Amino acid sequence: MKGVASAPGAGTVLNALATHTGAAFGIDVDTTATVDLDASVESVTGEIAAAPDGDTRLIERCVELVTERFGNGEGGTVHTDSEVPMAAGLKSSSAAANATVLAALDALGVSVVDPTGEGELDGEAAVGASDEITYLDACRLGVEAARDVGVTITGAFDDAAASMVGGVVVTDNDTDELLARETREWDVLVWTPPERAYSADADVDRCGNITEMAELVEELALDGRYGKAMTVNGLAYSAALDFATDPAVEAMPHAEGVSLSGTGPSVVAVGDGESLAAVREQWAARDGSLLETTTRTEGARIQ
Ligand SMILES: Nc1ncnc2c1ncn2[C@@H]1O[C@H](COP(=O)(O)OP(=O)(O)O)[C@@H](O)[C@H]1O
Ligand SMILES: O=C(O)C1=C[C@@H](OP(=O)(O)O)[C@@H](O)[C@H](O)C1
Repeated sequence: MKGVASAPGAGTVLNALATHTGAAFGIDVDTTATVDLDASVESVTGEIAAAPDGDTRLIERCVELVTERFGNGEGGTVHTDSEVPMAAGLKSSSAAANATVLAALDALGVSVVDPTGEGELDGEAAVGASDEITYLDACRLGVEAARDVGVTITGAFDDAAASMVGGVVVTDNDTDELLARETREWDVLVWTPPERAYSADADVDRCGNITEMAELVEELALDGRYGKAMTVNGLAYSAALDFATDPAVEAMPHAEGVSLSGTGPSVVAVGDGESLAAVREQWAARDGSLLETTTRTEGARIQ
């Protein structure tokens, strides 16, 4: 019983560490998961391409949760292949979890419905059938797995939802509820410095000091002013988490929005391609790597 699915990474509009309300948008870089289930095996063994020593507990737990709920606790293997750099703030964990959950559901022949989450926003009841699940409920299984293995602070439903349903989302990470979803067609420029920052290691206490700024960012985001929201978020969280603000200041005259993504270290600018070319010229002088991509309106998909 084999299943294959892919899910995109995401960039931050509002980091949820201060208030547990977050906002993020899908970007056009993918993680693909392949799940092979075997009823004669009890445990799940994970493997991450290009990171043989990487931590596979998240993807293993995702498969376990799916086979416990929708199968008979089958074991097997899960393999991920990713374009999303790990622990760089671009939501590699959400992309890996979503792709894995969908691949495991695919392997079990469960149908997955409501790919944009609009049904839930319109107040339609979640599906009750035992062989059907919504994309957002599948996403919640991945968030449960992330909480179980400790790779997240709030559960990061904001990042997981952006990856699962695409577009720009605002979420409550305490109730795992989708508060808003819109689409934006932006070019996206990402600068990723050489270092890595695991979310689980972030200084959450310092983030508490910027609660009022996070509330302001939430107001802007719920008003659809995502670019401005992002820029304010970036200034506040860069200060709280001790990242330099120079890359954002360089981008501000050109970009529609620019922010530290998640708990860093990547910085993400959005806008039109021509304006971002000016940002690219400035950021090219920095150590690390540059990625040019776009926003993703379509989220995760079974292949
Ligand atoms: N391609 C992948 N396959 C399996 N697990 C992954 C993959 N990418 C990330 N992870 C998991 O997510 C963790 C990193 O999560 P986190 O620090 O939140 O980074 P990010 O901001 O990129 O999501 C890794 O330690 C690993 O457990
Ligand atoms: O673990 C968490 O609860 C979160 C981690 C952060 O993202 P990264 O994983 O990209 O650092 C942040 O953006 C998100 O709102 C909440």
